Amino acid sequence: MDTPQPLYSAESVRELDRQTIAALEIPSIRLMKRAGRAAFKHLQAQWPDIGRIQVFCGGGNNGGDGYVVAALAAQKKIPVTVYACTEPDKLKGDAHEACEYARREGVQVLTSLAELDNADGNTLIVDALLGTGFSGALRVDVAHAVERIEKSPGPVLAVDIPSGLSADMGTADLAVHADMTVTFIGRKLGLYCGRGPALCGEVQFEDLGAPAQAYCDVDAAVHRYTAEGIKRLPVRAADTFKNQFGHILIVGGDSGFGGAALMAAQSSARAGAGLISLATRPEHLSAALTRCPEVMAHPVISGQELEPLLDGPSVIAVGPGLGRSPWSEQLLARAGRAEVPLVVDADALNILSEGRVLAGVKRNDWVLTPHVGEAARLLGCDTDDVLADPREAAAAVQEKFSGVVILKGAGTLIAHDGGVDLINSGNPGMASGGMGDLLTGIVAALIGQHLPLVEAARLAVWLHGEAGNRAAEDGQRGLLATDLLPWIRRLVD
Ligand SMILES: NC(=O)C1=CN([C@@H]2O[C@H](COP(=O)(O)OP(=O)(O)OC[C@H]3O[C@@H](n4cnc5c(N)ncnc54)[C@H](O)[C@@H]3O)[C@@H](O)[C@H]2O)[C@H](O)CC1
Ligand SMILES: [K+]
Repeated sequence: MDTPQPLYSAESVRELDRQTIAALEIPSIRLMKRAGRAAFKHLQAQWPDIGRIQVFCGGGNNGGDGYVVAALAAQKKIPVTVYACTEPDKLKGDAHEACEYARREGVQVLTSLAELDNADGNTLIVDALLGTGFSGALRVDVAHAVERIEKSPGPVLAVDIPSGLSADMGTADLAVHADMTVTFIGRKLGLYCGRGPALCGEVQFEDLGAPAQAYCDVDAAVHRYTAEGIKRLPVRAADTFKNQFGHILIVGGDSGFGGAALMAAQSSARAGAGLISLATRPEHLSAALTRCPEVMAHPVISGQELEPLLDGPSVIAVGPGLGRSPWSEQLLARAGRAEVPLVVDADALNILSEGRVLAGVKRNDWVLTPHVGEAARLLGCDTDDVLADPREAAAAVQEKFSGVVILKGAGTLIAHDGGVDLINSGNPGMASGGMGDLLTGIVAALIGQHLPLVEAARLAVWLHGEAGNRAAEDGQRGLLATDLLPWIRRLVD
């Protein structure tokens, strides 16, 4: 099983950099040359027949890496030109030395975009404008260089991180879209969350010989789980019976939202739960029986009627289509006090954020599954604040409510007492109604099958996203939540 990949902040990567140079007792220029060689190795492997290369170099060490790449290309007789966004004579330290190295190898260094030939489809662009030293809004000169790269029809390789992308948050306004990103020494958190996955293309990691001790000494911001690193359900023994696989109660489906609750029930069933009950408005019963006869549907018109249904289930998921009415609040108030693990989603989170129901309640045995807007309401902040630092937001919700928090996004974060995990999952086709309800049902089903909450959360996020990817093979537009159900079943084993 793969071990989770540590993801670092820009500052932590700089510390790794410092510790590597100290431990290896090498001058920093040697590390820069290792970076350049690593980037060039991937460039040659990915584009062995490229016609020519244009390297866009910034004024710092990211630019320095770019000059090393240019020198290596010249040595291999690949036509290469550098566009220097910062005048070479203004470069300092290693970057200056790398520029001189490139010039000694005969590389042409231009300082005006107007002098640079227009790239064609057989021109590879190397983006070495900005790396971990980028902060704030792009300066105009660099913005023009990024715009030029964005107009290039050929492939783009980003050195360390696509320029314009924040290494810490994955936020970006104008930024380079790369086909490949070669990142050094430490994987940056921003490559894997927010706009990172869309801007980076394929990420290649190179440790540049950093010693293992450096990774022990520097804390990771997040641990990224890939499919190979996520614990799966155990193989089922022959002599089993349905009660061993959990009895899930889904509570939700206010008037007009019956489908959400039913989809949560269906995804629980497809994720292997033994028994599924559904507590919902009476008007949804016939649909439930017709569409999913395996689900035991119960009409509830008040919290009082919900009470007797809370005893049997081993896991309760409250929120899909729950709505914000007094009925909704009564159901959450009762379900929230049940003494079995809970999954709390959608409007149940919004009711929780208003502070009237279950005020101040913290539980170790519940999983909250907010999207960015719901997380903002739970924290009493703006959505932009959550987007500005998703990791911090997920950790803050977990601090406030305990348990496990799944903050949904292109890079989904899972905050728990042991830290924050990240799982890249799904695709843009999944931005449609009902997808969150499916995830809620899967989480509940996996807890019901005796996975600890954090492992259930990791497997559910991966399973949900992978089912979405498989279902999207027929196209992302028009992807419906129920298209994922057969895939959930095929992938859960
Ligand atoms: N440990 C490693 O990962 C290694 C990293 N290397 C490379 O070094 C860069 C980091 O270099 P640094 O000089 O600290 O910063 P940058 O080159 O990323 O940027 C500084 C450069 O950018 C300008 N700048 C900053 N903000 C802006 C802005 N908003 N708009 C425009 N320009 C901006 C600033 O003025 C400087 O000129 C790392 O990414 C790697 O590529 C080592 O070479 C190998 C080990
Ligand atoms: K870059």
